Amino acid sequence: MARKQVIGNWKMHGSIGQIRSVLSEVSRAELGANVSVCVAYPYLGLAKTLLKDTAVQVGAQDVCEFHIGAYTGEVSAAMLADVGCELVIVGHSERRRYFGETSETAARKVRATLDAGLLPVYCVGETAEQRESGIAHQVIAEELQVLAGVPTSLYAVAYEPSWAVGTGVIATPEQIAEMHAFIKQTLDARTRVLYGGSVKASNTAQVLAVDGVDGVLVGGAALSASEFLEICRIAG
Ligand SMILES: O=C[C@H](O)COP(=O)(O)O
Repeated sequence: MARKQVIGNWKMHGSIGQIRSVLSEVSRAELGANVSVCVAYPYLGLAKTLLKDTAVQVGAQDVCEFHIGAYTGEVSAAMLADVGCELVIVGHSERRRYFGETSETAARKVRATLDAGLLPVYCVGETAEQRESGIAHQVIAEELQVLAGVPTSLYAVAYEPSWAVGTGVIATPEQIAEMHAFIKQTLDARTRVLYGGSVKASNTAQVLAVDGVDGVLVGGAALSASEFLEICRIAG
């Protein structure tokens, strides 16, 4: 199996002690640039320091849609680049669900991320209700419009059905294959598409074996060094 991408999304978890403990282990594992960790803003500098002698990339979980100015509480893409980030998760389902983020906002965040020379990892996915009512493809096609006109080499897409995020219920290989094929058909066959939603070490091999899966976006399982390193080992 060719080497696949692994992105760990720590979400709003962690502390100096916990991040130091997990990323110190990650730094000793001789991982490649196919592995990234996205920690909360206050810990980005710490993550960069701990991983400085490795190829592992550090990313943010969100970014401001504006470039600079009086936007209290926000963090710009240029600031993320300045502290050494290489990628940014944009449009995560938790941003959409809890903070009212729309695809229009996400489109501006993708643009801001690209302008700073960083890789946007743009998240799409349907809710359980949308899948049950047969509109999952329509929802995802609308979310993908954000990427219209952007060269496919400049971004990655993460397919994360929100019913699988943090629930322990992973999408079936058939559901994953079908939606990844749809995303590549809608954008470009060369688009890197990652799967996210209840990925753990015990199901990683099965997910990565699915046609059209170029990597995984891992939430909860990234908080444990042993679990995350096992996922990275399986990814190659
Ligand atoms: O960004 C990561 C995804 O939301 C998946 O989270 P999870 O692995 O905890 O289900």
